[in-house]
Amino acid sequence: MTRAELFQNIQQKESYLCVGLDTDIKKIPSHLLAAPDPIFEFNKIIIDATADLCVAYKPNIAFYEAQGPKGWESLEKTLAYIPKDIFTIADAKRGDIGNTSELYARTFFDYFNFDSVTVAPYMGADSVKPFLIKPDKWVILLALTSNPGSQDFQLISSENSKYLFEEVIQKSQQWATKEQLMYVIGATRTDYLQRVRALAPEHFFLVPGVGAQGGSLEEISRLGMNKQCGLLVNSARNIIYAGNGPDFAQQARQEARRMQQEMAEYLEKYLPV
Ligand SMILES: O=C(O)c1cc(=O)[nH]c(=O)n1[C@@H]1O[C@H](COP(=O)(O)O)[C@@H](O)[C@H]1O
Repeated sequence: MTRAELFQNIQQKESYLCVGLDTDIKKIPSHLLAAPDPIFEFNKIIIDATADLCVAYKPNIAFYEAQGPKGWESLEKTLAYIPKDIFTIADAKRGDIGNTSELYARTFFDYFNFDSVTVAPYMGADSVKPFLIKPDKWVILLALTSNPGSQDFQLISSENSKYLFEEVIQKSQQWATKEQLMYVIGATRTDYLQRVRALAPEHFFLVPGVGAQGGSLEEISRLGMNKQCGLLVNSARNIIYAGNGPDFAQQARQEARRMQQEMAEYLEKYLPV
């Protein structure tokens, strides 16, 4: 999917919501456990309940890997079930020496046919470039993450008083254009968002950390939106586990709808003209 297509979907749906499919077998409603593939069954119901309200789905690969071979099957079926006009993110946070990254790229782009994959930048150019070989596939590079530990390395500043995350954003723009590269900026880090936007004015950002981690959707939208919106705001637990009884799908839809309606308001208010 191109950046223009993504923006078109955002405008049509008045939404920049990414639903996180962090599907934990221990948290899904008990009545689904009798299904042959409970994780897929849960995802299918969540996708049916939210597909008209979001522009992206982000399965977190850890939740599938933890189930062994069955988990990979659930992931494959989930991917095939997601409507083709919705952007898909493999949240795998990979990156290794070149020949290994090439295989990770093959897994997520060729085998699963994801649109994008999250990548850790810290092994440098040769670990990221193998993910950039197809023009329609995206790398979403970790820049400033939402977790408290992001201050251990990402917020260390060098002699020229640049933070490590700023070095990541500047340097990586030599490796790919805004048509193939996004950055992860945690929703809990809005105090740095304007600084990040100044470094990458036209890029899309994947912003996780609203809801369960406490980030503010309005602050992200006010400080981070660019002319193509430039934001995919992820919420996982708050949507997919909004309820865990027989009406869990309606509850998930209600939470996704609440976020979409807020987003429609912020697109009206903050999208630069
Ligand atoms: O790359 C990510 O998606 C990610 C980066 C980050 O800085 N913080 C972060 O929470 N995430 C992911 O975003 C999701 C957040 O889930 P909730 O807190 O349940 O909405 C999880 O899948 C995390 O792994």
